[in-house]
Amino acid sequence: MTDRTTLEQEIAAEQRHLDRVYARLAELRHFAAQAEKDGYRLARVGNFGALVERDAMVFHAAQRRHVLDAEHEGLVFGRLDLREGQVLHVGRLGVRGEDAETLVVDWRAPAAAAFYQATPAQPLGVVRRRTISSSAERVTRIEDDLLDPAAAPPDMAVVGDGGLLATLSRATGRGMRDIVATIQREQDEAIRSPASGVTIVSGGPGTGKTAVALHRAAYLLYSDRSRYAGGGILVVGPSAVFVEYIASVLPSLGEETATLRSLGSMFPGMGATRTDPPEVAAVKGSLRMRRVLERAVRDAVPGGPGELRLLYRGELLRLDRRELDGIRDRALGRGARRNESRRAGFDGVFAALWAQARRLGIGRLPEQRAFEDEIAERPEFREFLKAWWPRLHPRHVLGWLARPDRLRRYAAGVLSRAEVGLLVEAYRALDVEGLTIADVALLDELDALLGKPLQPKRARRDPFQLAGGVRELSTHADRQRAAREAARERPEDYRDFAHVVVDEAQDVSPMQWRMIGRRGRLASWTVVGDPAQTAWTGDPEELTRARDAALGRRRRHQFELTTNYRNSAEIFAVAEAEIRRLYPDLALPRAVRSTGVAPVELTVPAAELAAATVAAVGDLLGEVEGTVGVITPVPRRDEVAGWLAGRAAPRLQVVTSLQAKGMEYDGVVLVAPGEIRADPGSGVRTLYVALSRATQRLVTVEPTG
Ligand SMILES: Nc1ncnc2c1ncn2[C@@H]1O[C@H](COP(=O)(O)OP(=O)(O)OP(=O)(O)O)[C@@H](O)[C@H]1O
Repeated sequence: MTDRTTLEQEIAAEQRHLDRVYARLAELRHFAAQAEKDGYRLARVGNFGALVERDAMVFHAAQRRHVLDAEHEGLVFGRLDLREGQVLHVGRLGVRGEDAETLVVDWRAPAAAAFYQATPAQPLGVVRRRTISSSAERVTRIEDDLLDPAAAPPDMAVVGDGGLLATLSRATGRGMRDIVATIQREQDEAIRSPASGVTIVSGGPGTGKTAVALHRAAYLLYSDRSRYAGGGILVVGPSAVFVEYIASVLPSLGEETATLRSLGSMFPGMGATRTDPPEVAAVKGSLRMRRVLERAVRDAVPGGPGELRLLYRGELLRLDRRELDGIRDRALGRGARRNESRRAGFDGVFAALWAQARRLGIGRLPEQRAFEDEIAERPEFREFLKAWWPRLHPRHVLGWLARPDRLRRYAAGVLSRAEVGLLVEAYRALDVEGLTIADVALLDELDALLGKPLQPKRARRDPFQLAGGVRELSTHADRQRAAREAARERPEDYRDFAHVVVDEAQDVSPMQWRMIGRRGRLASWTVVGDPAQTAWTGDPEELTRARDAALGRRRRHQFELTTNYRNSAEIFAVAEAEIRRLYPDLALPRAVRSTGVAPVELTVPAAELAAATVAAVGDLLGEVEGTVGVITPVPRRDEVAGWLAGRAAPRLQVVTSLQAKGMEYDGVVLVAPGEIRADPGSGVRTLYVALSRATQRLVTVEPTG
């Protein structure tokens, strides 16, 4: 225990430093604003050199001002006292004093690494590590770790009981927080892993895999900004709720350039949120679907013309279905893509008609070219071509799978009869219910198989055009800003990302790996996940193959995280007991925090499930300050949401056990856990996920009878 005076003195000392930093910051902000103004004034001087100078000045000044504003809150959060007596303050960005002395080191800079990596066993020259908490511009708390007692001067104060636990017990808001002040050593190693190749991070629930993945994105943007901001970073998460949950982390680190996508929104214009039952997802996600889709894209259009009849100079020219199919097959030979091969198909029709006209010995037949031109002018012929070989959108072709006769044909010898039955059932109400998340990867595959229609080149959008059609761009700074914005607003089907982050990777199906892989051909990767949490019930070997194909031969760097920072030890014990049913010997993370509150297990008659759930939710909303999640079996989501309609949003969220992937709530009410477990494929693993979402309170409500 530290005595009060020492604590107050230490806080006061940190406050003095913080005051100095903020004063300097105000000065820098003032300089930046001034520089911007001076830059514009230089313009009036007029010569070219002055203009260039002005542009650069205004650009840097504006950029600097933006960063200074974004990183104001919690700017300084750490301090290192080194062996030689040197003191370093660590913060969200680097700040230098008037004489270029370092006031704050950026957390991503090499000099700050020791803040995260030093331990008593390996102090890395650090004697004391201090975590500083502040609110607005006031220091509110400090917590020290004495890492090298032998090297500590006798008057060195050590206060608090470690910054991490204090942070972990705070209630959470609706979005995820950044953890920049309390990143732990094993996490830091993964965050700073080499930029190239593939960084693979695994670990049990709550070990910070998502946090690491996002901080790594920020680290990469810092260490090689032009490469990663220029090419772009894609962050892929399992669901729309999850993407919403993590959306604020990067902006809180001052980074807004990454593209966040859920698996259901990877394809332009799509935002699927519906999930399939695991056994259906296993079929839709299997690599064998590629074969099924390949057959579909070669098939005749449903309702298309079965033959072509054309009266030419009194003779009937006729191509029947077999001939038309033959022409289409030949045009699509050697992997040609359907939307790109219309011309070849049309040429095939012309050639067949010409051959027929010659065979029939039609009198005064013109040259072949003139014959074709003549036919091409005929409206009924043009109508035929349009109907026989239309431009196809992937959505059209996916719709063909909803016709059982077609599906059976495409799947013959590829899928089992039972698998076809599952798909027939799944696609029965496609028009009404819309696509599921798993369908989006099929759309993307179809898109690759169909290709893009060849279109005349359009005039490119003027990248320097400002909003509202104003073309006037006064400075290089404006141009830079416009270019940055253009980068941020990449086209929806942009694919050349410089880095791809895949979160909850254990749930990415083989077909989804192909979809993500298409966006990361030139990328380095960060892949995080936990195999014990997967809902995938398909072929594991196929999954490995698809993942390896997406990641290619890039060098891999593996990291394992071992501490669960989310769940109280009491809650994780329940989750642990669940997963042990399946994997008795699995290495599990250690939950570091105990609340002394045991999870509550309620068993109620089925008729009372609604009332018991509503009561439990009411209690939890009173007991925790932050969010409450209600997790349900997939088929029960809407029913349960109905029971709770009108309740305490935005603190309350109702999600299915599959949407709960990656999520975190302070209190969780888990409805009908037995129904989740009952799924023979992935029930236990999905229940394990649901049981490991709560930070403070867990209530399970099990219906009987
Ligand atoms: N070093 C840390 N300091 C403070 N909080 C941390 C730290 N590491 C992780 N956390 C917190 O622990 C919680 C779990 O982290 P995260 O969601 O990244 O875990 P995860 O491994 O992705 O979990 P899951 O696999 O269960 O989805 C989050 O609230 C995160 O902010």
